[in-house]
Amino acid sequence: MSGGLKSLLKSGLMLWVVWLGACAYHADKGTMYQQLGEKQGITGVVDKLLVLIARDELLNKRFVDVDIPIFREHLIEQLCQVADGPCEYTGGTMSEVHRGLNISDAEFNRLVTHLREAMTQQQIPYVTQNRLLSTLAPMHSEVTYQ
Ligand code: HEM
Repeated sequence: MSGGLKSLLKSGLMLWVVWLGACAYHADKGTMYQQLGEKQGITGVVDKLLVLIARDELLNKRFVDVDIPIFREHLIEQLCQVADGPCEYTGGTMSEVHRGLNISDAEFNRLVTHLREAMTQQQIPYVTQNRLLSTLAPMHSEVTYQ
C-alpha cells in the first residue's frame, strides 16, 4: 500500500475514534431527565406526541371524551418522574386508568412508535429514547387488555 493511502486511512480511522468518543460522551452526560431536556424538553415531547395521536385514526377515537389538558399534565409528570426528574406523578395507576379500555398490543405499539417519533422531532438522542422507552415497557401488562 502506498504511504499516502496508508496515512489517509489512518487519519480516517482517527476521525472515527474521535467521533465515536464524542457520541459516547454526549450520550452519557447527565441524568435521563437532563438528556430529555428537563421539563421543557419533556413538555415538547408530550405536545408532539399529542399531535401524532390526534392525527392517528387507530388511536384518536380513544381520546374523544378525555380531558386532554389533564392527560397532558399527567403524562408530563409521569415522564419527568420515571426520568428521575423533580416531579411527582399525581395521576392514577396505569392499571386503574386503563381498566375497561381493553387496549390492544397494536394500539400500545402504535403509541410507542409515536412517542419515539415525538422524541426524534424534539432531537432527543437515540440512546436516551431507548432509555425512556425501556422504563415504560414494563407498563405494557398494566395498560393492555385491562
Ligand atoms: C406505555 C404506554 C402508556 C403510558 C405510559 C400511558 C400513560 C397514561 C397516563 C399518565 C394517563 C393519565 C392518567 C390520569 O390522568 O390519571 C393515561 C390515560 C389514558 N390513556 Fe394511557 N398510557 C399508555 C398507553 C396508552 C394506550 C396505548 C392507549 C390507547 C390507545 C391509552 C389510552 C389512554 C386513555 C384513553 C386515557 C384516559 C383515561 C381517562 O381519563 O379515563 N394509553 N395514560
